[in-house]
Amino acid sequence: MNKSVFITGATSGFGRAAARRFAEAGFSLVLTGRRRERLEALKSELSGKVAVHVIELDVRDEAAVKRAANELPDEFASVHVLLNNAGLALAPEPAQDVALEDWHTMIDTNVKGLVNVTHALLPTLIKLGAGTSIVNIGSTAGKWPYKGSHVYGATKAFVEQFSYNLRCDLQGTGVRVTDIAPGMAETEFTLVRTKGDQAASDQLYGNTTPMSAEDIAEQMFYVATLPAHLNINFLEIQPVRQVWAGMAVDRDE
Ligand SMILES: NC(=O)C1=CN([C@@H]2O[C@H](COP(=O)(O)OP(=O)(O)OC[C@H]3O[C@@H](n4cnc5c(N)ncnc54)[C@H](OP(=O)(O)O)[C@@H]3O)[C@@H](O)[C@H]2O)C=CC1
Ligand SMILES: O=CCS(=O)(=O)O
Repeated sequence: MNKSVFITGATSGFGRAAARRFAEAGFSLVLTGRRRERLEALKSELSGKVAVHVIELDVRDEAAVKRAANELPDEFASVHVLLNNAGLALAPEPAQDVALEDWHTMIDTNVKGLVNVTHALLPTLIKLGAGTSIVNIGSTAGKWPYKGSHVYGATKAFVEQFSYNLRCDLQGTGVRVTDIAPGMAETEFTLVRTKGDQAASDQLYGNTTPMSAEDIAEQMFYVATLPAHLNINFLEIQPVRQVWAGMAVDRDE
């Protein structure tokens, strides 16, 4: 049976680029996301190369996630790689100005959604054993604080620690776990974060050299296709032109 990769958030950015990268290597694709028309477009693009199964799926919907995992057609049931990529940041303003609903959406998607999908696919990965991989997409925001990151960064800190803790429990099963923590990459991420402000997105990525979705897809593919005895625990990657900011000091006028 052909190896398949199960990708959450395949309709845009890293997830879509990963679909293309894994297709190049002959993996069967299980592509998921909420926007069906984008899933169908990607399927049309790639199904000449590899088998493609699309599932309109909101990772926050626990029952739907379970169904998606349990009802994979035979051709796609051999999930060797789970790419837990679906996620978002919202509300770049200071914590004290943010609507609680936006915090809940980030937690429900980046934490609970990722946990839902992991829980649903763990039995399959364990059954297949050595050489299988869970690749979780964290962020530099999970380690490095900055203004406006509040709950987003905290959800990505969860992803890092959950990845390490999974490694401990999965010892002996052969299943690998990696947290990839990217810095600034140009995708629809900022458009989503600013609720559609294209100018803000263009400004953030303008006059510099951000990473591309393809840069991150290449890292996803790399960690998931290493020899079966190797596990990259954490892979932090940034554009050369991005570094940490200094400490901020509050001063009297
Ligand atoms: N771009 C960046 O600078 C960085 C991004 N990241 C992380 O990378 C991951 C991918 O983001 P990126 O590609 O940049 O952004 P995009 O906005 O381009 O893609 C996000 C993807 O997540 C999916 N998604 C969001 N919410 C849900 C949901 N509830 N259920 C299912 N799918 C969902 C979207 O699909 P749909 O809307 O169709 O459901 C979309 O395919 C995210 O986890 C993000 O936090 C980490 C570090 C840096
Ligand atoms: O996760 C995304 C990178 S950043 O916007 O927090 O720097």
